[in-house]
Amino acid sequence: MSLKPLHLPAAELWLDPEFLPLPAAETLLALLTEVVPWQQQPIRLFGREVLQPRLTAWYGDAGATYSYSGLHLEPLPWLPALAQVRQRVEQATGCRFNSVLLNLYRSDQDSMGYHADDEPELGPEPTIASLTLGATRTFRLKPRPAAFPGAAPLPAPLSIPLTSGSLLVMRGLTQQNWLHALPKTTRPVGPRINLTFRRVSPAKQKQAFAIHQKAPATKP
Ligand SMILES: O=C(O)CCC(=O)C(=O)O
Ligand SMILES: [Fe+2]
Repeated sequence: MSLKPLHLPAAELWLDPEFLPLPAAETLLALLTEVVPWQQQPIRLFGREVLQPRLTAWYGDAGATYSYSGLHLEPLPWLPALAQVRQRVEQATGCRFNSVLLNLYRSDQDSMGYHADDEPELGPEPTIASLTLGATRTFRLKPRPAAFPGAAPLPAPLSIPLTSGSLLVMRGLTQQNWLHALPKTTRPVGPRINLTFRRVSPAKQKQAFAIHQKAPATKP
């Protein structure tokens, strides 16, 4: 299979539902569950310190630090299995990535609230490639009203079921014009690991650090 475009106004989205064959996705899920030093990070949300409703880890090239929600993450060195998938993702997208954020949603109660991946160190039109392993969860996108001034109605939200082995690519103006989330589910589901490959620009990190000291971006 290959990446196919999804139609969303003022955005650029691509999906390959069968990027990794299921057995490969299962093997990688089991390996990462076991070897990654998963952490539940505290974040500041509306002035209060709370724990993120999921576990995370940050891997990347040396120096690819990432700041969000008041956190400053130093990358762990690439695991061979992660370096291997990075290469496949780079081949499929034609983009280079120097880091990957891993999210582990332990159950239906783990989630990520609406946000945009618009941290300054990612640059103005970041390409973010998101690989799903394990349980199917619904990925939602909704328009940022400020991005569609005078539009009545606003473009419709979009829900995409992300199945094990699928690769979703967001690029261009997607982060500027849309928010995305991974809500809790009402039905019980098993664990899901999501890998979002990113390119952190070293030149923008200093500026990013200064901005985050003042007003941390939130990834709820
Ligand atoms: O788990 C997902 O599919 C979304 C993850 C996400 O949006 C992020 O890590 O910024
Ligand atoms: Fe995101």
